[in-house]
Amino acid sequence: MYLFIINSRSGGGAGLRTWHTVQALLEARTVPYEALFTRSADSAEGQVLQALALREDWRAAIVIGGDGTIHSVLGALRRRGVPLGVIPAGSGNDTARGFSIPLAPEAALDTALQERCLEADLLSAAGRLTLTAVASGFDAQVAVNVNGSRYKRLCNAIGAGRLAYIIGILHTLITFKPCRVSVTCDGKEQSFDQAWLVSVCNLPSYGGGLLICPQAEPGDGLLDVCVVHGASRVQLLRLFPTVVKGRHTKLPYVTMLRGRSVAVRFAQPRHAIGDGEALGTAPLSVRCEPEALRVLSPLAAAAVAGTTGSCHASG
Ligand SMILES: Nc1ncnc2c1ncn2[C@@H]1O[C@H](COP(=O)(O)OP(=O)(O)OP(=O)(O)O)[C@@H](O)[C@H]1O
Repeated sequence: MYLFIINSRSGGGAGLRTWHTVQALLEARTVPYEALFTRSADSAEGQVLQALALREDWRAAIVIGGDGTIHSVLGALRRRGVPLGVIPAGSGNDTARGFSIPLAPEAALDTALQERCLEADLLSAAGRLTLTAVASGFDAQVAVNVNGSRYKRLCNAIGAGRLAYIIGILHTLITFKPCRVSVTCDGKEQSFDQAWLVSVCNLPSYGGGLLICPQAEPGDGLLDVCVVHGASRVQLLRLFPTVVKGRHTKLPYVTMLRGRSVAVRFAQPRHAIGDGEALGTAPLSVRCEPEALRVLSPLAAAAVAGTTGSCHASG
């Protein structure tokens, strides 16, 4: 039995449209399923836990939504054996990108039903679990601005979710002020002046495909960190096109770090986000929880033997 977790509102209504497509495919293929429409980010974990407790033969929990919807159910799936499948229906869809899950619904459904599993790490920060990245500073402020904006709804409505982030970057560039930050990676502290952002990544991209930590791998037990510091506004603006291809990492105002735990303390309050959802403005302590989540991904077939394989259903 497959559990489909649907956020009708994700991607400005793409969640519901995608579910209708997927439901027709499931009926045509006579795949056994149950559909769970989640009401909100806060109640989703409880709804999923309740559904999972009702039977023992779940083969997968397949989310139809964006990164925020996936974020809302991580607590229910962590170390539970039931693998996470993803049918992307958000504006950013960086979880799908990070696991090479196709963006088209039918191909994503095929991936979810193939039962090839990757053991992925989770990030633990601010009392929450995150799958893609915990970002603080400029880009968290971009997300806070975009999520509360009219242009996100408008862009989603015309199928241009990525455009909303580009508008958000320009909007935030005008108002944001960099400040000093201390970053402690596996006990080693470093300080950076005029810091714009600190991103702690499990997957290579966020913000709709921006490759902020291109070397990040979800199953390596390590956090990849990108610190942008000492750049002028013009340099920061010129950095964004390079992030699309992940070519920013060698720039003089970019420092890349890697470790198992990372503490981030800005000199002034700065927003943080996990999977694009707000984590508050307190200093951050981010810890890697190795192999805490099974993910249905085409990467599993190509990954190192012993860390991946067929999923075993469990309750
Ligand atoms: N499980 C859920 N059920 C209902 N609403 C949710 C759930 N999880 C999050 N939400 C709300 O729905 C909004 C949109 O969901 P989601 O983040 O998945 O899509 P998106 O913002 O369009 O895409 P992305 O996160 O990939 O950019 C979230 O910002 C949050 O307010």
